[in-house]
Amino acid sequence: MPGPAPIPFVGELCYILCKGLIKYHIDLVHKYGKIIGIFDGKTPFIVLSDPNLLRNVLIKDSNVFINRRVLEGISGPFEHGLLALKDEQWKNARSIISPTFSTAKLKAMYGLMNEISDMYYKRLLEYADKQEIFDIKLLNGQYTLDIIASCLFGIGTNSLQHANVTLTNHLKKFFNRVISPRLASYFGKKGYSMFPKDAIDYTTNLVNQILARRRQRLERRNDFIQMMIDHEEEVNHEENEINQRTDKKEQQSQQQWGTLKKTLNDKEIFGQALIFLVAGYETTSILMSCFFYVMATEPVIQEKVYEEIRQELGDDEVTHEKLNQLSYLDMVISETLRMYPPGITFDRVASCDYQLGNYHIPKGSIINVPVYPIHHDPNVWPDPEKFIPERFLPAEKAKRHPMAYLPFGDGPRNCIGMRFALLEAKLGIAKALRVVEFQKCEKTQVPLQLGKLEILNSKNGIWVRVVRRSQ
Ligand code: HEM
Repeated sequence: MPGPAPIPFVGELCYILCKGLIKYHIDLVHKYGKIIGIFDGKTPFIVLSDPNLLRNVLIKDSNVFINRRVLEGISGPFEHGLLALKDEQWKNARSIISPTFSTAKLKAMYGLMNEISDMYYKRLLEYADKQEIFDIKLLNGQYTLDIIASCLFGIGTNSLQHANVTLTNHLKKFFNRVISPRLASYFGKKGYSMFPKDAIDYTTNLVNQILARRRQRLERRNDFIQMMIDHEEEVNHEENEINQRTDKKEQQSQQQWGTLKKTLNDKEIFGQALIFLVAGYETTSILMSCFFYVMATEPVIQEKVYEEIRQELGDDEVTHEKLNQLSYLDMVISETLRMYPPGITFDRVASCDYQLGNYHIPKGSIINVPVYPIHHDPNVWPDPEKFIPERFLPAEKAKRHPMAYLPFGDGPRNCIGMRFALLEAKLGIAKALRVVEFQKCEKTQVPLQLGKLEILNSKNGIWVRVVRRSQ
């Protein structure tokens, strides 16, 4: 398999640290092609961008490639989270959690998101009135943190209004420590916790109190915690009914065979909520920030998005249904995710020996997907550095291989929060563009300078100016 010669001890890490992961992946793919063999210590590590082989790994043979590697060794509440779970435990947890992100449940959460999006656009109007330039990433971070805390943890951070600073700081500590999953994993394996005890204790207590209040029916909200409790009650109710109908012998045989868990315990619910925070807070904030960067630097596209929003929404309430009608906005968001994919890489691990195209790869090999070069391949995306939303017209999409566009991964282990993320981003964007216009300012960097981490980031923030729209 083509690839660079192994480097003893440090492997490729020194190149990644020097160049940053995006540049490292671009150089590798440019030099060696779509299937590249590297060693990570003694483990074969394959950087794969061939679309047909990717389809085999992610979809057709997904039962072989069920686990990912990145968060191995991580302990504490994170070990119960979807990102780190493996094999049957992952399948089980994913099947319990998936319904939480169904259209019906997202609609139920919409009210909570809507309240926060109102605070968001009001903050933008404050910047417009003060004529202040600002880093939109900080504001978007507050918006996505408030939404995740409210819809998934069941708690109000209100960071957009600078309330509950203690909680906001504790939640941010979790995220800041996992910005480099490789380092987190390294320290985890050595027995060190990457997560400060005070933040774990504070948030565990808080979520436990919420769980207790909900179980005693002292409060109810349309959030993830509530959905898990409702699910638990439904399962208990069903099991009681079955137990009443069947005799003892039959119950014993069902218990013997029914090994799959049907509910999550409190620790697992907390672990999932934390993973949602880690996986969903920064990624969605980056998507929105890059989107507004495009608005500020491509005024013609901004006007088209604005026109569609005015035409479809006018001054009416922004409903879930109306957001679904904004087709040009959808294309601009898709093109933003192509040019600036927040998750620039993801992995799968081979659970047995496997034939990958012409190559036999041993059990334990890691398949690494370099999303950024896939999204910027000039043979698939002509003029890849140009922002062209029309690439996502249905007829254009139909011409492309489905593996040419992977902002949320693919297959059964894809991003569970995709629709949640797109909904919160579209809601915030629609409300913002209705009232303000985004403009470049003296601190806007064109082109965007990207950071070196495993999650796409801008080096120096995304600075913009906003101006009130006249009604
Ligand atoms: C624009 C925003 C987001 C992007 C670009 C993104 C991207 C990704 C990617 C690339 C993966 C790996 C997929 C794979 O391995 O095939 C992933 C997994 C995951 N994401 Fe997201 N994500 C976003 C938002 C969210 C949100 C808001 C949540 C939670 C509410 C979330 C929760 C997760 C979880 C739990 C996984 C692991 C799924 C599993 O292993 O079963 N993500 N995401």
